[in-house]
Amino acid sequence: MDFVYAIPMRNRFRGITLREGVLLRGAAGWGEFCPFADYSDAESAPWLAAAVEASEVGWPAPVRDRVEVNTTVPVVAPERARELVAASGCRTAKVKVADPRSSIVDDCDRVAAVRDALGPAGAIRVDANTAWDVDTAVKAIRELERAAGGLEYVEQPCPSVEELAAVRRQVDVRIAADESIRRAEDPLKVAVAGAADVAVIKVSPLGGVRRALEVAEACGLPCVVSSAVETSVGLAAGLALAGALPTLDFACGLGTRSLLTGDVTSASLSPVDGYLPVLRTAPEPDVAQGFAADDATHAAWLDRLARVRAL
Ligand SMILES: O=C(O)CCC(=O)c1ccccc1C(=O)O
Ligand SMILES: [Mg+2]
Repeated sequence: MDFVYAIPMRNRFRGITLREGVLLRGAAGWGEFCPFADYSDAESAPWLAAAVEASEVGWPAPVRDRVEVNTTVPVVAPERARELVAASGCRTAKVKVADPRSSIVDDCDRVAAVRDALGPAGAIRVDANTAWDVDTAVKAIRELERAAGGLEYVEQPCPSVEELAAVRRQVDVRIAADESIRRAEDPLKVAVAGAADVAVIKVSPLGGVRRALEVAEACGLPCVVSSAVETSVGLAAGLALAGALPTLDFACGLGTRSLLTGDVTSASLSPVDGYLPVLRTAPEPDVAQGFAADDATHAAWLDRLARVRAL
């Protein structure tokens, strides 16, 4: 049984205003297949492997029963950023920066507002999603660090591993690798250890919880598990990964439920006091009907699913 959903985003995120995907039901429970619209069938194959693992096989046993998470702040005005962070209950915030619609001055104003909401004990990380060249990154990171009153890390300031290494030599703040790992030719072989201090790992693009655990071990860095803005069905898989990692030193990017205007489960994975529970299986999609995609979207997703299954 497959269910195709379409859920509006609360704010535009990664250029997306509507999140879509398919929920798959199998012998082990529910899985979620939701590669972004611009992903090819080949790049969507690991996303299907992750959904099949969740629905047919299940996840490895966890070593912890809850996970601290960051709240994720999209490119919004400072006042809105302050509200989002204050409402989240999280001690750590990840702020999107370097968006084409946002100048460095806007980014500094946004992180300053986030600091105001978090207080001095909170942690702020920023994500540039590969936007800068090395010199721009070094300059921007210094300005953002000052505006934020300290940064925990900067996620993927530049596109390549070599550029990450060059930036890392010139700034004091930690560098985290995200796209360098999840969009690598072979995520098991990418040598990020000298170029980054933290690895961001995601269940769906890495092909499931077990595959992501292998990538975590191979990269030899402390890991942060992040979502791909899934419903609570997909978030549960991220929590299974965060729950199974041998060590977890940083808050994870799994507090993304609030980026969506709704969910497919009434047991929604929204952080409470900055934590999410590690579940053995995904919550039941008991309110999915409210977000049923229209017929054309439904057909397009079942087509995509069939094409990726046939690879
Ligand atoms: O890490 C988080 O806080 C949320 C997840 C997130 O930012 C994200 C979500 C979808 C696609 C890309 C990214 C990203 O980290 O770049
Ligand atoms: Mg990122």
